[in-house]
Amino acid sequence: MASAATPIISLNGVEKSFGAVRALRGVDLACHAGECIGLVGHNGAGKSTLMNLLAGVFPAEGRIEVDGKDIASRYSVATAQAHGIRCVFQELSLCPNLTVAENARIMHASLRGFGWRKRAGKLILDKLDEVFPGHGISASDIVGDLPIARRQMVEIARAFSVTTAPARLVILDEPTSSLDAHLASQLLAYVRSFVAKGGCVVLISHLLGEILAAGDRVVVMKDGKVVVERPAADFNRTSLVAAMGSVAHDEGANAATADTKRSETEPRVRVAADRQAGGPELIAHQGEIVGLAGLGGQGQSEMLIRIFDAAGKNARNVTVVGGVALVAGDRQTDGVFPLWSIAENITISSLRRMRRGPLIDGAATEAMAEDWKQRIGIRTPDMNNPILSLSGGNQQKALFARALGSDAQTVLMDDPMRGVDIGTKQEVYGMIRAEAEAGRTFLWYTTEMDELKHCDHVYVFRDHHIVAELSRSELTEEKVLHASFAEVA
Ligand SMILES: Nc1ncnc2c1ncn2[C@@H]1O[C@H](COP(=O)(O)OP(=O)(O)OP(=O)(O)O)[C@@H](O)[C@H]1O
Repeated sequence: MASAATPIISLNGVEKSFGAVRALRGVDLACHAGECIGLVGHNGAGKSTLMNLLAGVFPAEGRIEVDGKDIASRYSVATAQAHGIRCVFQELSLCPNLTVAENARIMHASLRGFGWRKRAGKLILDKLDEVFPGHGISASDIVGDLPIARRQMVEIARAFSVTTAPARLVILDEPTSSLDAHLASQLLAYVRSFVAKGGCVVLISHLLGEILAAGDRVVVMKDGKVVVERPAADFNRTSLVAAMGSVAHDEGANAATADTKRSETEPRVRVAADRQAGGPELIAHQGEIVGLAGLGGQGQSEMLIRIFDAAGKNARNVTVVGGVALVAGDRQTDGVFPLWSIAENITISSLRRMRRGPLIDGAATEAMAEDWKQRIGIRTPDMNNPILSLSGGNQQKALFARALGSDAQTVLMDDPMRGVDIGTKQEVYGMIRAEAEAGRTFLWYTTEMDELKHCDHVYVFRDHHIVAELSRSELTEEKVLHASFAEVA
């Protein structure tokens, strides 16, 4: 019998390569009961690969011990699950055509026989109630019809739900990427209570505040190796960024706090106020960065889609001058062309510019892809590799490059920084500011308060309406939260 100090799982000298890419280069890691490990590192550092190994998805080279026994040669998803090791992947793994209850059943084969659907529904709803009180999800909802945040909540609740096998180690890969601040804090509170009862969580996040708040121990990966491993209490944000190999900047420090005078010229985007609900109209001028704030799923993404659809048309209540590009928030369903290369994914919005007679100039597309690889730091040996060979954060960078590389005058961003590492984020913030100064307009939906500080002007959404308008000098977290939660009188 393993002693209390024996790790649930430990890896020694674990290696993994994908063709020429060495994703893991000899990783040692032990996960103990009663701890939350915060795992951080730049995009492509190898975090998701390591999690896939822990979950038994890939075979690995090296030593894997579960409860003190070396089982590397027969480690698989089934072995991991039998030992209570679960994983919530960054690219969600629910079946979109099935209901919430049916998706719970997929993981719990013991739910069979008469009334299994009802029992599966109760299992997942009880867990949703525990992790995300007030979640608003029903067991009979079809997963594909749910917004991404709710899908992520179902996937998380499913990972913690228990029938026959226990949940001892739960790996959460960017679990809050689609959750707003309120849902994220509910999840982190649940993680702490799970750990306090003897569970183990590996939490991967680019939001360092989450790592410092929920982690007992921080593990930093760089280029396929663990480079730092220390108690979370030893770090603050600056030292953690430094441990990851980036230089810490105070987020928002480059953003001025004074208001810039709003231009008198015709706006680039104007959406008339909702007549029934009142509230302000949405206006974005040339060179402005306009933030869309509020809790997740309050109509911000729908507003961006409305603007996108109205471009070049005579739409009712929406005026858009010039071309528009969209950086999708749900990269899995709306952003990435999964069968195409990285280069094709980046250049697709710019092909008109690269036409030579009836053909596309191959050298020009290649040059554009290479240029963006350098500018935004896409980690790949070859831009002709399939887009899905990139880590999640690097796929997101490619979507950015597609929008910024196009000649659209307005760029719509649907919470696009999710999963992007802190060093790259800071570079992209600088890029957005420079592009705005050169005349581009940005409409930026973000669930991160720190990102709103880069905006000239912010609209807060609640229940699919704009309920507040804040200039930069008026912007505080308190005001945004107040407007996000206040009941309509
Ligand atoms: N299926 C695959 N085929 C080819 N290369 C891959 C594959 N999966 C991962 N890689 C490569 O392995 C390396 C590590 O990727 P991984 O997804 O583990 O990084 P990560 O630290 O999770 O990054 P992110 O923060 O962006 O999610 C990257 O260089 C990536 O391009």
